[in-house]
Amino acid sequence: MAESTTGTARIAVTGLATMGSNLARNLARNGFRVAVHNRTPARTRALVEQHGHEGDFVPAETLPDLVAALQRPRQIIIMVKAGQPTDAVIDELADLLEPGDMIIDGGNAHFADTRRREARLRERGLHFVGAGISGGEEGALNGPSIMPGGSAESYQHLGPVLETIAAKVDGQPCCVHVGPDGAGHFVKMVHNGIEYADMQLIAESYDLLRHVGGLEPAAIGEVFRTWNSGDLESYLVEITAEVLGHVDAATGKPLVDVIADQAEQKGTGRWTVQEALELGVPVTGIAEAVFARSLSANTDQRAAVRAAFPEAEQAAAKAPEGLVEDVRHALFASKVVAYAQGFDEIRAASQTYGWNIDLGAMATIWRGGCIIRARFLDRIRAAYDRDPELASLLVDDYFASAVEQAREAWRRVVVAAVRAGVPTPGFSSALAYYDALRAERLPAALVQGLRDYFGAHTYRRVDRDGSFHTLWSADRSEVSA
Ligand SMILES: NC(=O)C1=CN([C@@H]2O[C@H](COP(=O)(O)OP(=O)(O)OC[C@H]3O[C@@H](n4cnc5c(N)ncnc54)[C@H](OP(=O)(O)O)[C@@H]3O)[C@@H](O)[C@H]2O)C=CC1
Ligand SMILES: O=C(CO)[C@H](O)[C@H](O)COP(=O)(O)O
Repeated sequence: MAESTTGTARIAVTGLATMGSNLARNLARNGFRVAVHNRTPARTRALVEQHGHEGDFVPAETLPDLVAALQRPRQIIIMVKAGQPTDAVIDELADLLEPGDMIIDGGNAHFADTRRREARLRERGLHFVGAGISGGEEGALNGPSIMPGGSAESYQHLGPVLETIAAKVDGQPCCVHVGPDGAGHFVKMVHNGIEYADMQLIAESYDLLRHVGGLEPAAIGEVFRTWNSGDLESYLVEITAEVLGHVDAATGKPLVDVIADQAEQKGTGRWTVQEALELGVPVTGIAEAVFARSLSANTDQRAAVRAAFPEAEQAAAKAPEGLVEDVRHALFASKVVAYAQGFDEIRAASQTYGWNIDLGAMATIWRGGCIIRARFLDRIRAAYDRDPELASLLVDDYFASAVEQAREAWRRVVVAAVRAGVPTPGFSSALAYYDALRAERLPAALVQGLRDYFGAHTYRRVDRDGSFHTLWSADRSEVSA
């Protein structure tokens, strides 16, 4: 590093793979002098050689050089693999920094790790910000959605930089201080969980239109293109049209027919479900999406069961009239359920951890830059602005009326799928969730009776306070418990 650049960089990025290099370029393009470092220095050199003209980069071969390049208080963004690599980089940096300096982890860290790291670094006088960053390669370069946690004090210093490089919608940055310690990474985790649910619902729509409706991938791509100009307008619907319309150069077949049907996952969807189980929040749409990926990857089990049941119902099924429009309604209603469940999980975590998260603000910063950006996030923001204590998104006037209008079509789609043997766990579970929440009485009463029978677990009554037990193996009289 040249002597003249010592202590001059505004911010640093270490970890220059897909996300880190594009984030560094975004910072540089926005006028920040940015110090850059990667464990393997060839990446640092490649970044500066290929993109040095885009802004003011200070390359560093080592972490001590990176730290030396920065103005005080120092701000260093880590964009390396989540888990142990992130801990290794934090440990090395912490020994090089001074009280008041700040480490920002922009990777997909588990929020519990972020809470642990924040507490440990706070003891040393260092700020630690776990910042969820969404938008993939393109978003990191041109404006991601950023979900920073950490202290309010850290946001005062860091916020203006992050808000500058974030995506903008209606002039507002897609970045806001989410809440203390792990709040930012929690919200990013739920964002990814919703991303899983959204993609599963899109995939089910495609499957129905293909195997019940008889449409070819390119035609289904056109259907999605049309849908992208209405209530369903979103990045994922837009790129579905692109993927379905793409033809494989090697075979001349639709690309979707030559991609192996085994969905992979890095873990954020699974974490969302695990945390929802801990919090007692039913995120059935996200859970079905995670399980659908796991099922698709179990190729041996799939082959065995397919061999045992070779006859195909779908050949006998007839395309119901109006299927395309029905699927559009079912997709919209099921999406509303998935988002409602995700927001419920954020609210529950906010209460449990004392984060005080503004749900409307989360919808606001997801409107641009991120993978789940969608027109209807404006509606979600408006719903939580009207009533921050909303019992569920489903009861907001706009969503209640949209789901009401979609309801019959939604049921027809699930019936058609069941008849044709097309698996639609996302649509079916979303409809079951909606029906369960609306039910006057749930069969949970019988579950309680059974628990009392085999384990004397007691039950409450609808007509009296207290807990009760029936003496099942004696005279079956009831006693207060
Ligand atoms: N890709 C995406 O679309 C998104 C990714 N993220 C998250 O952002 C982070 C970065 O993602 P991405 O750019 O895809 O890169 P990867 O997750 O593939 O990580 C590669 C980077 O990590 C560095 N690294 C790995 N192990 C170590 C270690 N022990 N010590 C130091 N550095 C190490 C690599 O250095 P080297 O070159 O030396 O191997 C390289 O810079 C991850 O946490 C990811 O989950 C978040 C949103 C979207
Ligand atoms: O964070 C992201 C977008 O917001 C990543 O794209 C996400 O990690 C993809 O997850 P998976 O590989 O599990 O589908």
